[in-house]
Amino acid sequence: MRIDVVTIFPGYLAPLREALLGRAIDAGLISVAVHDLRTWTHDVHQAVDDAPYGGGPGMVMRPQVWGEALDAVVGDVPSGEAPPRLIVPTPAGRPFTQAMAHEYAAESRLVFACGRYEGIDQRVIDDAATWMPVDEVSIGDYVLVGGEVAVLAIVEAVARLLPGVLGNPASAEQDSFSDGLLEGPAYTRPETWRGRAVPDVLRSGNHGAIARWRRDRALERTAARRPDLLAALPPTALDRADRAL
Ligand SMILES: COC(=O)COc1cccc(COC(=O)c2cn[nH]c2)c1
Repeated sequence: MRIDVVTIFPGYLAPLREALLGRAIDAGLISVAVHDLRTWTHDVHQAVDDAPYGGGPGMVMRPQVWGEALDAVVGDVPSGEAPPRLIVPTPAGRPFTQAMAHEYAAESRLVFACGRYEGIDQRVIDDAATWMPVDEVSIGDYVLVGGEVAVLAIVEAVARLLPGVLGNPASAEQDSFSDGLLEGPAYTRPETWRGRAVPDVLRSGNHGAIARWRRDRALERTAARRPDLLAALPPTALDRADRAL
C-alpha cells in the first residue's frame, strides 16, 4: 500500500516510521511519503491560510495551495488505474470505524490531507471529489489542532490489518468490534498480583467455559460502556445464553 500525507508539519508524521509500521515499511508492505504543503506556496511568507469569507474567528487554508499540492501528490492517474482515496480527518467527518479500517486496508493507495486552523477551503474537497473518492472522517467528537494526529491513528488502524504487518494475524481477527462487542478483560502471569487472583475459569483448561466466560465479560462491558453497540447488533448475533446474561 502506498500512503501519501500532505501537512504543514511533516515532523508530526515521524512516528509512522517507528516500530511495527517501521518494520512494515522496511519490508516493503507499505510506502509512506510525507509532503510539506508549503512546497506549493509561491509567496515569500509561504502563506497557507487566509481570513474566512463571511468573517468569524480563525483562518481558512487556501485553495490554490492545496489544489496544487493534491495535483502534484496524486499526479496523473494512469487510465484504467483506480485513483487513490483522499482521506481528510475533520471533526465534521463521518465516524471512523474498524469497518472503515478494513475498507481502507483493501485500497492500494491512500492520500491524507491534514487540515489545520478552521479547515481547508471547501472548494478543495469539492474539486478533488470530481477525480477521486474523498472521505472526510472523524476519529472522535473532540477538536484537535490539526489532522496529523488523526492520520497517525487511521494509518495504524489500517496498516495493522495488512497481511504480514502484524506478527500474529489472529489478533486482528479477534479485535474489539470484530464481533460487534468490546474486548473483555485480559490477564497474564503471575496468578495472583497484589492480592488479586486471575479468574479460575481461565486456568481451568475448559475451552468451552473459557469462551463462554469471555463472551459474558464482553457483553457486560459492552452493555455498560457502549449500549449503542449492543443496540446495533443484528438479532441473530445474540444467542440464548447471551440473552440470559
Ligand atoms: C475539510 O476538512 C477540514 O477542513 C479539516 O480541517 C481541520 C481543522 C482543524 C482540525 C482538524 C483535525 O481533525 C480533528 O480535529 C478531528 C478529527 N477527528 N476528530 C477530530 C481538521
